[in-house]
Amino acid sequence: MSDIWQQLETHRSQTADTPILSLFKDTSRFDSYSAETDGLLLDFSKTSLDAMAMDLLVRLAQAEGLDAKIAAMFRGDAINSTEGRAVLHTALRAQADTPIQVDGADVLPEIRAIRQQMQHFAEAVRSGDFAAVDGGRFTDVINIGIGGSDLGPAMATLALAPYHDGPRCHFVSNIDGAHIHDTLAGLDPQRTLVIIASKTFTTIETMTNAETALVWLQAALGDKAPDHLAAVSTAQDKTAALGIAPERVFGFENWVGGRYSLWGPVGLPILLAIGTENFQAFLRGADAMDSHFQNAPLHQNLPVLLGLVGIWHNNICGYGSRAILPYDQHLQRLPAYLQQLDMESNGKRVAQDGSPLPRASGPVVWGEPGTNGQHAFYQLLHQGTAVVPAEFLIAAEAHEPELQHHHNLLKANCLAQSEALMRGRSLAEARDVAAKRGLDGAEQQRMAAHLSFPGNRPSVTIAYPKLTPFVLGQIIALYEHRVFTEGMIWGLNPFDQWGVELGKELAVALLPMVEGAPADSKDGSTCGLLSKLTPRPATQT
Ligand SMILES: O=P(O)(O)OC[C@H]1O[C@](O)(CO)[C@@H](O)[C@@H]1O
Repeated sequence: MSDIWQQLETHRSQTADTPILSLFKDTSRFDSYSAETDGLLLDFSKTSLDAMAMDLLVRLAQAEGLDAKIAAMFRGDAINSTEGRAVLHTALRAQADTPIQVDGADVLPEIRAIRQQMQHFAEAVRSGDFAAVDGGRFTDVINIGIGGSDLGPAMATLALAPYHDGPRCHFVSNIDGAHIHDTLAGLDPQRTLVIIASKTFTTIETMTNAETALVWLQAALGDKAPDHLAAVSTAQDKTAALGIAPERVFGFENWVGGRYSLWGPVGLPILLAIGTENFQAFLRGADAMDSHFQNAPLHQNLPVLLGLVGIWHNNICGYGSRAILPYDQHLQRLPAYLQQLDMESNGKRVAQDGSPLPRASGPVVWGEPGTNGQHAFYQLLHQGTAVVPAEFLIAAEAHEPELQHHHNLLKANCLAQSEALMRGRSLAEARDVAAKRGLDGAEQQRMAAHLSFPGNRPSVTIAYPKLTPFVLGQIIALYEHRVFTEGMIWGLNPFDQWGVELGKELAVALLPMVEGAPADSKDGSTCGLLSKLTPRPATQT
């Protein structure tokens, strides 16, 4: 294994000066360095990968036993070793009836029963059969949750806005009172259904926001307030304490991680927004990607290829972040969603056995939709000192046929950006530009340095026919399995998140100090900030 890493590094050092553009002398490069499944295309030809690098990367995946690890996940093995759990978000969208066993029992019947319960409830809310306390229809739904209990449904509900024919959906996540205050201010409690979504039902943000929402409902509905509540949780004992009727509690098991949970009950807002048929198409899209991930050979396997591109850029080229750039306004929350999916999964520094990782793991993930990002941070992408591999997403067809000109401009901009990143502009070309601006001599020379672009900056493009529910399912599953591929090659556990615990514990301990208790156990900075934020006598140790 270390031998393959070594060979990759040597190969990179020998080829680092080869311009990506020059690789297109091979006229079949686009065909050789792209792959497609069910109409979804991954183009990775605008990277420095060549045949030798691809061969080594595929061998690396094989040497890490990726095929066997994929099979173990889908089979329901307890691969989340630090929490002793299976990882079966894929079972939530499985279309086949092949049993999936956890602790000797097939989980599919339970998954399907709960999906039935969700669909029945969602359709009843959408039709008005499940009515508000006054007998009227629910016009608005607030989902209260955070992290995986917020980002997935919030992202997907926006992404599928053209299919939205159910009640309006609002998402409250932040503990900052401004979030729930501003959301409630625009709503009528008589017309509003509140979903409390928390896998554990202990998360302080969600529980605090839920209590505030309950008080708001009680002011209008009195003791009937719980009739406007539903819950999504694995902790069904705790939901009863809030008075939520069991038929409006949607459970799931601990083998679904929070950031992988939008395919089941956490996806209830999506189902309420777009209805059963569209939600099922969303699941089918993800299931189609699951089958592809399990069955396609590694060198034609989209999630594996996307993962290997990530390994190449991160570990071999040393690029420590990646930008997610959807040229699709409906995917405006995809970068935020992928931040949790990727960074909470692969932001680890030890291997499964606890030993330090020998090389860099998850990169920093960030981004914004195009073309907005072009007018914000693309300056750095093109001319900054850091190289940031870009990941573009673009649809062949938009949902606004009457605005075709907009979509043509969007596509032209997307293609222009990946071309500009790769091609750059040489000093000689920049001098010509300066000359055309009427500059000569030293001034032409000086400005050419500013007007030139280094180029040779890599990108991948994910192209799809149209952002339908099926395609959204494919895209999210593609990224889930990319994160898995990378995590397995790094040898870490992508399914735990111990790194979020310490801050939570310290916040609990700090609350009394924020409320005035002595802060004598704290460092000087914390004491100073406490007395600035909450004026009070604070003693420093
Ligand atoms: O659904 P819960 O249990 O409220 O957790 C919310 C989020 O908090 C985290 O545990 C991190 O703080 C995420 O992994 C999770 O998605």
